[in-house]
Amino acid sequence: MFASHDLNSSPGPALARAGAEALLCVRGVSLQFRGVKALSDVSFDVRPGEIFSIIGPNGAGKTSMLNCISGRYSPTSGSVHLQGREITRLHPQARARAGIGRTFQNLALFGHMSVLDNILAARHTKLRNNFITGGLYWGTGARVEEMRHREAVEEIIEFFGIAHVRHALAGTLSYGLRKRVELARALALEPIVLLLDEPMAGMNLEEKEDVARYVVELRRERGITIAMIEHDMGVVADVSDRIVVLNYGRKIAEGLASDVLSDPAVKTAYLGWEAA
Ligand SMILES: Nc1ncnc2c1ncn2[C@@H]1O[C@H](COP(=O)(O)OP(=O)(O)OP(=O)(O)O)[C@@H](O)[C@H]1O
Repeated sequence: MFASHDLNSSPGPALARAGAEALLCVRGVSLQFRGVKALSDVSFDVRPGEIFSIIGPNGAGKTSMLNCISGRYSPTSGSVHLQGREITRLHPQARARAGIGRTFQNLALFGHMSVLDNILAARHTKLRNNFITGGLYWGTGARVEEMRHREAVEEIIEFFGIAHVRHALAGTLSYGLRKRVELARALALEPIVLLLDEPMAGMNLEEKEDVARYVVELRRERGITIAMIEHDMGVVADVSDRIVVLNYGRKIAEGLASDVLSDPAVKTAYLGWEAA
């Protein structure tokens, strides 16, 4: 789909280093909303440093799965582990501190705040000198920490090429730029795993290429593991290492992107693609 098909040519340092052990481990996750079974006994592993895609038709349970990982929902049964630590029942903030970062299907920036303040606000959850401890901690330590955070934010702004809009109100930016700021904000929390919910939805080809490149660079340059929902199969094929396919809340396939995407059953029955 993209002009450049070598987006995924380098597996990145973390994947090369880590071998095949799981970083994020989803086991037997089910989720029920009254009468609706959104997820039924879904298990998969996301390995260190990989770009992992969750795909499937509308209503398959993809966002529900991301929400069970990020803590927005608690699974009815099953478990989620990050680096061997169970996080199934932790609140979203505690999961963010544990290393789960995420972006949303619909933009969730503070439109009336500047780009810089949006990113700093996210970073704030990492600050030790919050309102409660501030009185005890205020002084040289707090100033040094504040400087460290500002440096980290500047580096992120540089990484995403958004320095020219740093003081612009987020709500005034183009959709593509706002998506980049959203990624920057998620990165400010220094996640171990970044969950992306349709990061390229509503974008034209050029904007999609742009975001896809940042996703690949996040992994390659920062060693961040990515788990994302994406509907555009061209993007999925270009950037993913491995894929899980959901349908009616059940896992119907998991494996290397090339294998899963060429599986005739997946193509015909679940993605509406023409069989090979
Ligand atoms: N908060 C909720 N309350 C009730 N039912 C829900 C809720 N969230 C999701 N569902 C249902 O759970 C099922 C899975 O929905 P989910 O949004 O996870 O699918 P999806 O694969 O992300 O779909 P899409 O690609 O359209 O975003 C659907 O039948 C949906 O209607």
